[in-house]
Amino acid sequence: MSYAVKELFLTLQGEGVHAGRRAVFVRFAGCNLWSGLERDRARAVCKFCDTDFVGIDGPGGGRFADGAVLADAAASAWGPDRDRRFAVLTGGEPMLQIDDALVDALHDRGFEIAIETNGTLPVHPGIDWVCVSPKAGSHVVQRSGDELKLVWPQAGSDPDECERWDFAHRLVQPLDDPDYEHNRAAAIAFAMERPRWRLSLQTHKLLGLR
Ligand SMILES: C[S@@+](CC[C@H](N)C(=O)[O-])C[C@H]1O[C@@H](n2cnc3c(N)ncnc32)[C@H](O)[C@@H]1O
Ligand SMILES: Nc1nc2[nH]cc(C(=O)O)c2c(=O)[nH]1
Ligand code: SF4
Ligand SMILES: [Mg+2]
Repeated sequence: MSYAVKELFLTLQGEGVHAGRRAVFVRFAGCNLWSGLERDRARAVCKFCDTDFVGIDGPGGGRFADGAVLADAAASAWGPDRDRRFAVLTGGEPMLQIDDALVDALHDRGFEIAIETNGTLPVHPGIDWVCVSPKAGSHVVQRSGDELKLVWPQAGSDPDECERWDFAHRLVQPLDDPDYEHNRAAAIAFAMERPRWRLSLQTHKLLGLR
């Protein structure tokens, strides 16, 4: 299979348990919860997305013919040292495109593979670190993994239900929108009230990283 990739870049993971870790980000084009077009945002299932995942025209993006070609691009972005190679597959919704060929090719090149997913599709079993970020109004089928990252506040989402799912870590991340200061206070209050959860900040935005 070929892959449509919006952008591919080396940075620090900004969010969640691995925040601060060197990582190659592969941002797949397309999502099943929003077209990515502003004219569709208000009627999308997921209305708050902060990301452009439309097309294959971003830095490092393109159409990659097979898993080996895409994994080679990730290895090239990382550099020759194979120690602690870490790839974060995101999007858009990466599980629309991830398959055995890509997972195997990344592992062959020494990558530990993480995913950022909305959880509406089962995650490929070869992925090493599973981060699910549930969206109100969607049906989450991937109810286990390494981290659950709830964007907050989010009307219609149920933190009590999320707590029954099988995740090693639960994080609450302030919704980045024009009410950010209010949302940040709400996320702090959430973490203060629920000791099973901790705060995740989008540190790449604070630091001016991609
Ligand atoms: C752009 S999404 C791509 C991966 C996948 N589609 C998902 O939603 O998890 C990457 C991460 O950014 C989070 N995110 C998207 N928009 C956000 C916003 N406005 N504020 C805070 N986090 C946001 C998502 O919840 C997810 O954890
Ligand atoms: N640095 C950085 N960290 C991130 N963590 C999750 C991201 C995403 O958009 O999936 C992201 C991103 O876009 N940049
Ligand atoms: S599910 Fe993820 S990529 Fe899709 S619109 Fe929502 S935040 Fe953006
Ligand atoms: Mg992002």
